[in-house]
Amino acid sequence: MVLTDAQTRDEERERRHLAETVRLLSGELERLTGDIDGSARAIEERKRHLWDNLRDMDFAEKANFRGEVDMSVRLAEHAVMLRGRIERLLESPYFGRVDFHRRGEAGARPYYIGVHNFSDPETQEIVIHDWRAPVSGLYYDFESGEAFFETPAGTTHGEITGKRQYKIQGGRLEYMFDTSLNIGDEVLQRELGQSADDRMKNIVATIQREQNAVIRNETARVLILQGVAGSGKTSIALHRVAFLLYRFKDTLSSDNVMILSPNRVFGDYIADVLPELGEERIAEIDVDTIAGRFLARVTGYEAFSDQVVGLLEGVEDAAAERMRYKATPEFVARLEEWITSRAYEDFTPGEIERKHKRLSADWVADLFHESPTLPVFTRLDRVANAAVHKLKHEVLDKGGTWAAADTASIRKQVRAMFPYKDAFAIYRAFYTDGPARRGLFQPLGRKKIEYADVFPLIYTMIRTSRQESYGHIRHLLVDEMQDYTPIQYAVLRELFSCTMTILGDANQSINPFSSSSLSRIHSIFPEADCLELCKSYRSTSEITEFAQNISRNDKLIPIERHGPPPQVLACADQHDQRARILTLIEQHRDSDHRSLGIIGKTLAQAETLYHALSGAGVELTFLDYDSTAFTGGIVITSAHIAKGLEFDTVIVPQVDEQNYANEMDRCMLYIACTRAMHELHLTHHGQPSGFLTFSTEPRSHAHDTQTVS
Ligand SMILES: Nc1ncnc2c1ncn2[C@@H]1O[C@H](COP(=O)(O)OP(=O)(O)OP(=O)(O)O)[C@@H](O)[C@H]1O
Repeated sequence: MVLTDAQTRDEERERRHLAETVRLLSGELERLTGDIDGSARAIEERKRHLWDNLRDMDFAEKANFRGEVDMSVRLAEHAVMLRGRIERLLESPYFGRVDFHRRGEAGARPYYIGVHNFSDPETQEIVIHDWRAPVSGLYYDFESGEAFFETPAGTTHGEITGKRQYKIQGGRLEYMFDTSLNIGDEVLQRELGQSADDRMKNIVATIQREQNAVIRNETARVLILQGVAGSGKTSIALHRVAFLLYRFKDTLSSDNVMILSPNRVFGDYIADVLPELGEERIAEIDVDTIAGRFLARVTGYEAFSDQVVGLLEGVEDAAAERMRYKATPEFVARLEEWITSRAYEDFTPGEIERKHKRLSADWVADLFHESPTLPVFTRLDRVANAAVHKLKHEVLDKGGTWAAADTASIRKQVRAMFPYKDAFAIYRAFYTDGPARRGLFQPLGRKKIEYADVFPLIYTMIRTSRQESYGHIRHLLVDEMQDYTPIQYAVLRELFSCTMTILGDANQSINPFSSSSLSRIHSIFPEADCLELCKSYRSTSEITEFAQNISRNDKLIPIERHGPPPQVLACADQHDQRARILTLIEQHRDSDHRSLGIIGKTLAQAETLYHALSGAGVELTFLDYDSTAFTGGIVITSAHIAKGLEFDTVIVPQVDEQNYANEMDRCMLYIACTRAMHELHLTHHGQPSGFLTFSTEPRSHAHDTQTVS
């Protein structure tokens, strides 16, 4: 590209500005390093002094001394955190600049935007603005011309006279673009065209306007985000957490944000994003962990992953019916009614008697009905405690004795007034109550319940006795929202009384019998703000179009980025299929791409192929439900585990008509294909799956696919 004189001068100015910023940052790095070394020495000396003089010091002196050491440690830790930020900034001080002419000021001023704030230590002038600062909203939300941003003090109006994007790596300017549009296409295209790193990376430099609206929504108590595959939902949710941590730093810290994630591999996959943005990682939880907390001592239960495995092997109509029934809002309403009415209908107050002292049935009834909002077993405990207290004092006042057996007897008498021993008994009785529900509770053995009963039982436990909640959590992220049923949301509501961001994609549901649509989730959280992301960024247009033919979403807008058309390889037999996969792996090794995902329908299929491929000398990692870490390179796993992940190249084996036949298989195939960023290959022997018929039709503009035999 030939630069004009003005452009050359401009670039010169930018290089000088960068050099000056790097100089300031380096100075700050040196100062902080000096401070940290000094603090470390001082702490060491103080500790030594404490040990040497321990005997001569009194308690107060020691406490004072320890307090001082603790304080120095905290200051040093803070300096280490600041140094980390400066180091990150030195790598890439800023990625954007917006020139803004505030109304009432003489001219425009440049605002450089990076991952953190940085001020000149001497002048205190802000040299780099944090991407989350109010003024940085200009960069994401406006083209050139009239613009404004909100601050706690009010709205600032003015005009954007220029916008520029930079790619700076290792402190060196690699390229820059002027753009009047919202985060220019060139930079976005370059970013999207890159190979996938081992883990998810931040997208702070290229956040799009509609994504920014999700990130910066401060007012929603519950925000529901429906986004098509690859629309950046997960990335956006993590940037939103970083934003909320910045915006509400006095009340919110990473310790009180939690993510409900589909599995631990996913947790590891996203683990770097917040640290890259200068925030601590957040705690993760999954549905099986919640189940374990409540049910470990109550009953055995089927895990979510076991349910998925079972569903993929084939499901009986009766089991499907049970799942469907327990996935409706009506089920939550009926169960709630059942639980509430037990206290009214089944509690029979009776007289309590011990050691010739009595409490009347009326006394019991009054006390029981005094606290109608408390869970029923808590009310029974209250009655028992009050009865023990009253009778014990009467007996002791008369000079008698009172033993543990007397207390136990009273508890037993009170419990006998209610026919259910525990929440599990109440839950079981729900199904024997009327003919309509008979047969809808089918345990998997003497002491194991189906996954579909896990959350209804937990709900019954929460509503019938006091349970510890996650009270310290102030914000909950729920990923893969479509996989949770109304009863699971009811449990989440009970356990987390905090603000929430709930995100997912109705097209990527795992269980066709119990997935939740956006409107259903909205009806559970009527107060929620609902936002939608329709643009898909992950895959090339060819891959997105291919996946659209498997499961169409008319709202999806593919990003204009091109690559080779997906290939459907017809193989002669199983042996040939493996040989073709080995050839594809070879081709991948010789390409510029880094990550390769081989995604089977089931884990068992993936495992068989894993053994065959590793037997043939391929180095690859098999991810199953016990895996905790995401690795780069070649990965083999199932579609369920690959959810949320992405790879440069994806191979989907065994796409034949038997293996991919029903609706659930369609979902798995869609999920597998949408994991691919740049290349997608499918292999089969025998007839291809009916979901691929479009690819065998004559080539048309609409589906750019290569069928190779
Ligand atoms: N504004 C953006 N700038 C650069 N890359 C982006 C942007 N938005 C999304 N991406 C990229 O698109 C890919 C998909 O993002 P992400 O995994 O967050 O999407 P998702 O909606 O959660 O996907 P899925 O539901 O299919 O798992 C990632 O590689 C992400 O970096």
